[in-house]
Amino acid sequence: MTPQPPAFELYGLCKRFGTKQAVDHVSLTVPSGSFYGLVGPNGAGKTTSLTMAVGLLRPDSGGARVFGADVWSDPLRAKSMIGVLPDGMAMPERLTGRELLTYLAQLRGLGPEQVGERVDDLLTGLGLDEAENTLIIEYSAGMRKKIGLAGALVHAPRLLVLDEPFEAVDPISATVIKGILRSFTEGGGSVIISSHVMALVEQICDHVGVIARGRVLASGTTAEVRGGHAGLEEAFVDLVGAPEPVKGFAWLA
Ligand SMILES: Nc1ncnc2c1ncn2[C@@H]1O[C@H](COP(=O)(O)OP(=O)(O)OP(=O)(O)O)[C@@H](O)[C@H]1O
Repeated sequence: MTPQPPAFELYGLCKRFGTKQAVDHVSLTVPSGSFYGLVGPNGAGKTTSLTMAVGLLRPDSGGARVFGADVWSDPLRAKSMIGVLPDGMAMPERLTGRELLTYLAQLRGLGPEQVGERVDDLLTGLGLDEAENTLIIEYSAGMRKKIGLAGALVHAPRLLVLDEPFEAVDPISATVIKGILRSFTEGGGSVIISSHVMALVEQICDHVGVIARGRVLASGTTAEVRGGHAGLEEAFVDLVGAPEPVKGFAWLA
């Protein structure tokens, strides 16, 4: 029997902006059926790596495969299998939430019945039904995250790539989103999220990659990356380095 390829493989990804090497040979493997957390400090290269890996930003070198399909040389096959929640991506602000989801579902080639059923389910499930006729421009940051997540789910992808899905989301909605993602992985789906929140990653992810200054410092199961530390946060600080104590704010006291 041929072994199943990983859900997502990032291989040798590099990106330089001017003199800044934002991503430096990033390679990660997201096993099929896993819930993977990509963590790292601000500016570590998480968004740049994920944006290249889903085919939205061309890497200087390296690439990514989705269930064996190369994102850059076989984009139609690769992209049909992924749902993406990009960070800070522009949205069609003059569409309502329902119009946006309907449009995305139609772009993915779904028929009218499927479109209606899935758009209804997603709007209700994510608590956006009352705002379904509100323009996106009027959505709060958390509502934008939720409609973005709904758009990533609408074609029932095999892999979800979610950049900071819990940022700006209230605790009730976060619980709903966690539940949706858990049932997605229980049904065989694979997820990669980026996050700064170690407690959340430790709670929901079975695999973790730690990235800093554009490089992968550790990757593996959450238990492997935690190692002998009390928690993931301690392992993270140990890997990335504790910050210097803050000095020079005497005027603030
Ligand atoms: N379009 C761009 N032009 C120039 N520099 C960029 C660009 N995008 C990212 N960078 C730089 O690349 C580095 C990595 O940024 P990136 O957004 O990937 O980090 P991140 O880990 O997602 O950070 P955060 O957790 O703060 O969102 C940073 O130093 C950032 O300033």
